Amino acid sequence: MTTLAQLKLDWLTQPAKPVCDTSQSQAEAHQQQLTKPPGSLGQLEAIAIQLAGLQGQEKPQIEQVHITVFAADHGIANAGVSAFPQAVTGEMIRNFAHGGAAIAVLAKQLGAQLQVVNLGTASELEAIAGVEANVIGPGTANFAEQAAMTETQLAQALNYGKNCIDQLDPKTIQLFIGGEMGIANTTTASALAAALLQCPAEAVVGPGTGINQTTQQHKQQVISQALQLHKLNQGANPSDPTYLLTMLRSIGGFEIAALTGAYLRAAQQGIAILVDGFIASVAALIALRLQPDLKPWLILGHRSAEPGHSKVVEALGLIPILDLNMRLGEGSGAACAVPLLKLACELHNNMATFDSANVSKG
Ligand SMILES: O=C(O)c1ccc[n+]([C@@H]2O[C@H](COP(=O)([O-])O)[C@@H](O)[C@H]2O)c1
Ligand SMILES: Cc1cc2nc[nH]c2cc1C
Repeated sequence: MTTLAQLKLDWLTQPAKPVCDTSQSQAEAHQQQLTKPPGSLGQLEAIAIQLAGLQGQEKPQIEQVHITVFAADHGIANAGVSAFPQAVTGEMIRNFAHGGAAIAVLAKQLGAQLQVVNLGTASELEAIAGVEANVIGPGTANFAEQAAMTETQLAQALNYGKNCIDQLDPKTIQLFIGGEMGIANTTTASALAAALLQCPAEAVVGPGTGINQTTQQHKQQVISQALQLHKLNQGANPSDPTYLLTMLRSIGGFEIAALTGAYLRAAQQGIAILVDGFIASVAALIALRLQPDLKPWLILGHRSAEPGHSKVVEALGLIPILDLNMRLGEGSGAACAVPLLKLACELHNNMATFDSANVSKG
């Protein structure tokens, strides 16, 4: 494989920004002073403490949230693995831009910035205001037959994700949510999950947009055969950067690679990351394998109903904030968790202490 430098990817394995241990310890001590039995706010306490470390201040805040939805088509859609036609990817890009998609409604409610990126669709779309069109090409190739991407396309996708983060000001944006949209991308994500976890396809395959049992069995077979074709399920070391990049090129998707690049860059720039569902979590796991010190920068918004997600969550070692049986993607599950992050900060910053409220300690 070409070197990272030749592909302008040397930034990929740079370390994440170090977490501020002092602010984190101060926040931990502050939590002990608040008028509640220690630990009684559960995960909300842990979130506030984590954010304090990431923001380098004892009292963290979540005010400015940036959401980028990366959309792309997948050649594997031609294998008949989705309940919906490929044209939906392009149609939904229009819907994102026009404010009708779930993530657009959620972003508006949260007062979050929403950026929509069309990395490449098979269908021809008219120019859509605010959406950069077909950045890389008309979707990936069918990975049941050949590598999904060329090396150049992989580098373009990873670098596009990085560039999206580089456009943000880490002093004003406190949280990044990466969303995705792409018909058949649960097949792509399941194949990647099987290669990452070195497990059989059946352990991580699911209904995606809602296929029946028969189609799901076909989907599983398509994935198993592709893993064999690309030699990805044969005792490889799934933490080796060359293996990870080869895997991503062979069976990945443009939006998943862009998410991987965006997550790695966000942690390098010091922006906390709220991860969405199955597809986004697979991208996060690839990023984490490439750069283990990404870990403290990751917060998991929710557990998706897509069955493979739980396996990926376990490998990430993260606790999902919400478990609402959602399986939409787009960044929607993460967006729904944002109010809880805000509440965690408000409680941490505004509750009285035992001393200030004259409440007796235990
Ligand atoms: O995020 C999830 O957990 C999730 C679970 C199932 C489906 N999706 C979305 O559904 C699309 C992929 O489904 P499919 O059946 O076409 O592979 C894609 O646009 C994803 O955003 C997303
Ligand atoms: C309508 C629709 C919207 C979506 N959003 C994310 N994935 C999607 C899949 C479909 C089919």
